[in-house]
Amino acid sequence: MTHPSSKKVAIVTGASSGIGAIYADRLAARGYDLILVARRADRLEALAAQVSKAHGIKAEAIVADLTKDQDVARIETILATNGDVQILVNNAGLARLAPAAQMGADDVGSQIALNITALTRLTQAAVPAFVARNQGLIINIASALAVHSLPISAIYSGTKAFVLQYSRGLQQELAETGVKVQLLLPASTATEIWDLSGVPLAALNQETLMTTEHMVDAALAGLDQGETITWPSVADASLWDKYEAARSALFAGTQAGKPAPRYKIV
Ligand SMILES: NC(=O)C1=CN([C@@H]2O[C@H](COP(=O)(O)OP(=O)(O)OC[C@H]3O[C@@H](n4cnc5c(N)ncnc54)[C@H](OP(=O)(O)O)[C@@H]3O)[C@@H](O)[C@H]2O)C=CC1
Ligand SMILES: CC(=O)[C@H](N)C(=O)O
Repeated sequence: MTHPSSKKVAIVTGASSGIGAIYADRLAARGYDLILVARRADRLEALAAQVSKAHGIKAEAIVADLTKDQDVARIETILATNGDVQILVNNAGLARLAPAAQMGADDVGSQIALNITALTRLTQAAVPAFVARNQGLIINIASALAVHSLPISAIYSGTKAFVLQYSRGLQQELAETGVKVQLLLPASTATEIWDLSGVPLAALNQETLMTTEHMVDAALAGLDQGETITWPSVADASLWDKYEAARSALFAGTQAGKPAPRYKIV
């Protein structure tokens, strides 16, 4: 095992707006140097300058399109080789909300490439490096839509369901190590993602919308309380326990080795 570094670096993908920009600010406030990743250089550089000044940390902007193989590879290399990286926030994501049958291949492919492939590749690059140091945190941002599909969210919900199951499996694999995976499942949060998705932010019930600051602060409070699964807007935490109990009972029910009696197959 290599020794943990005294320098603390966090990589935040999708830091140029919304939830990622607030993560950058909050992690800088906790003393982390930052590597900020997204496509919009101007936004990233302005944020890097602002958080460096506000919190006295170092922040580097890396312009990358995480739907592109070579750009993901550049961030994978940093994760695999920079021994100071302690946190990966897999936040970059996009939504295209429309019936799947009417969605073009580009919109299907870009959601899968960013929400699933990039998140998975970056996590897979981080895990061996973190395990070697027996230290590290991966924050995977799914969505409440990971457990709920709408007629316009089949692809987006599917990508977030992947993040849920992938993160749950990893948590079990890493349980005996010092590496932690926090799975975050926010509900509607007021960001640019909505106007880009085809469902304008203004069309949502404003009472169901959380601010980015509240969302990230709740997620970090959950992390500080030792949560591995955080539902920032869910007041009754026992709902997840009940969901898990039902899911586990359903899975146990599949292990019968014969057709269910209701099918009357002898
Ligand atoms: N807002 C909400 O209601 C909810 C959001 N989420 C999830 O939260 C995460 C953050 O989204 P949110 O802050 O809302 O949305 P934003 O649209 O504000 O932020 C998305 C971020 O991802 C970046 N991004 C988009 N495409 C790419 C790309 N090809 N390569 C690299 N970066 C990219 C954007 O930067 P740039 O365009 O500069 O590349 C931006 O920084 C997403 O994973 C989303 O699914 C989950 C539940 C609810
Ligand atoms: C645009 C959305 O659907 C939102 N990101 C969510 O996950 O709820």
